Amino acid sequence: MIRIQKVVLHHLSLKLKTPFESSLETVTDRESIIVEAEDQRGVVGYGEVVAFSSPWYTEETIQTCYHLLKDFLIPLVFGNSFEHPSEVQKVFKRLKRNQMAKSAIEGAIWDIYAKKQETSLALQLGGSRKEIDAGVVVGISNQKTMLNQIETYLADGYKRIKIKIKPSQDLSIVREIRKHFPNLPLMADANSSYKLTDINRLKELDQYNLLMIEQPLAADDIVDHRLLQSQIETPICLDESIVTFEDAKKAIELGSCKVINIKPGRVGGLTESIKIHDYCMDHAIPVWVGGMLESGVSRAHNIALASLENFSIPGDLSASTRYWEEDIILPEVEVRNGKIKVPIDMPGIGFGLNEQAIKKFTTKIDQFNK
Ligand SMILES: O=C(O)CCC(=O)c1ccccc1C(=O)O
Ligand SMILES: [Mg+2]
Repeated sequence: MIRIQKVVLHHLSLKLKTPFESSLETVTDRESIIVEAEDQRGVVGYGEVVAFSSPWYTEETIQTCYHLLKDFLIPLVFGNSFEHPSEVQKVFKRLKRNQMAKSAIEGAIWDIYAKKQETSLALQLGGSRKEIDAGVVVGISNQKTMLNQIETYLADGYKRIKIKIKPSQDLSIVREIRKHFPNLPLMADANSSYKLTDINRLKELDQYNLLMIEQPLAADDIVDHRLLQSQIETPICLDESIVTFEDAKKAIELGSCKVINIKPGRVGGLTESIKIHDYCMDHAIPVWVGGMLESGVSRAHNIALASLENFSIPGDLSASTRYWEEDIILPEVEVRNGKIKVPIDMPGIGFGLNEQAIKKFTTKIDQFNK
């Protein structure tokens, strides 16, 4: 039984090595909240709030997550006990949405649970892979920079490259990349920057053999995506549109996508992620783990999740050094021959916290006791 007695929120401000540009926003400073939860036996687990400082990707922000954690979720966790982490989302259910806030504390409880079972989080989630394929994302910038980055990442061994696109920079960059790397496993993420009226542009992308196009249309749409999917060969992958298991079910039933990107933060936690994973597997929809420019804590959860069977496409899972001069976990995430080792012989998330690094990046600490 898990009875949470104490929660510490570590507010961090991390600096990305270089600004990351998508069709919606350029991220330079990455705020984050690390949730440290402790149970009645003193077992400690970690989770991470992956919301951004402003609501450009989904409606949540670091501040809305802080509010939810402080005023609703932490009190609910203190008021309940858990045989298994899958019960956490039931306790949270009467609070609408706020998936990233919920996911952060649920993730910490999953970590505690796995540690108490003296097994890895990957194993507890039902994962079977010992290593996973690494993928990396190239943000929007000029063509030369993007091409250089791709070359560097391929030399580093990455198996799959995702680029960010927008209507004013799509065909030209894809054409250029294909000229240099005709067989590269390549995909493009539009972060909902197109409209159905852009359908001819999107149809033109069809000729470049992309693995998929991610979230071309509106963040809250699954109907227009259905029409678009019926008109293009390239598989559509939904990201922003899938915030719950029900969303995934509806999108698949409608035929709005052929692939889904699962981010625990976006869907309210690991329990919901597994549910979506399992449903997609039954319906022959491959899934991959998406990234949030996160620190190593959320990355550790993502690696564990990616060890499940139907995560058959390399995710946005790159090395710590992709975004950080210094990550906040030990050891840092490493990519060797395009693979990341799943720490299956370690209890819980399988990475320790780098206390010194955390201290350096901390802007505020809150402690809550039951
Ligand atoms: O490398 C990463 O962490 C993922 C980069 C990425 O594509 C992304 C980063 C921030 C917010 C949304 C997205 C996305 O997948 O749409
Ligand atoms: Mg995306």
